[in-house]
Amino acid sequence: MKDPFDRSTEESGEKCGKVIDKPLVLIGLMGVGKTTVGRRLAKKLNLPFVDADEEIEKAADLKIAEIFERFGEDYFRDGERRVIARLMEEDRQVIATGGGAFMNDETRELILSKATAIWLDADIDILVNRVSRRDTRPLLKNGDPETILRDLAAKRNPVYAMAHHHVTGNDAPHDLTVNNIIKALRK
Ligand SMILES: Nc1ncnc2c1ncn2[C@@H]1O[C@H](COP(=O)(O)OP(=O)(O)O)[C@@H](O)[C@H]1O
Ligand SMILES: O=C(O)C1=C[C@@H](OP(=O)(O)O)[C@@H](O)[C@H](O)C1
Ligand SMILES: [Mg+2]
Repeated sequence: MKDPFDRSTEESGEKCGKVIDKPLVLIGLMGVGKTTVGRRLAKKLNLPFVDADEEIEKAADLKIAEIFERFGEDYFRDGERRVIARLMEEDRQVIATGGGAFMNDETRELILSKATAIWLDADIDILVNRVSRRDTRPLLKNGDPETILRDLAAKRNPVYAMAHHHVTGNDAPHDLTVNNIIKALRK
């Protein structure tokens, strides 16, 4: 039998359904590429793509930065937990989470039990370079982004390591990272 992952995009959703019967959830630090790589992974596997941050923005009718400013981080985290719980009800889709989602105990347990979690990773220098191009991330506004990202990595990496798969993206082209994720999923 042919490897289902090698089929054309058109066919692969059907065929991968046999292999991918749970949501694929991308986790990892800000700027690592969860949103952009996740979208391409979904396209390649012919699965729907959902960005949890976008869902939160739609639900609140506010940008992430505005939610943080007006209601605070705890309010955002609660909305994030509820949105991800809803997304876990769907079987086959690719979900990009915001970098802090997996740190919430309830959210993490839900993801680990209902989905396949993929930790997308990259060197901090690369992340600093990327996130400095946009200032939409509220957690990076109150200090030096490099220091903040290093502190977050120290706290979060041991937790991210609980994911089912660990893929290092670094500066690899998006499509190569997508292929590396698919390879990891096959194992
Ligand atoms: N090789 C690469 N892999 C992933 N993202 C990259 C890469 N090169 C540049 N980027 C850029 O990094 C930025 C952050 O990506 P994004 O998907 O928003 O990350 P996240 O959702 O993890 O915060 C985007 O502008 C993306 O295009
Ligand atoms: O790491 C975090 O705590 C956050 C990451 C962001 O998403 P990305 O990881 O997609 O940038 C967004 O959810 C929010 O700004 C908080
Ligand atoms: Mg994102």
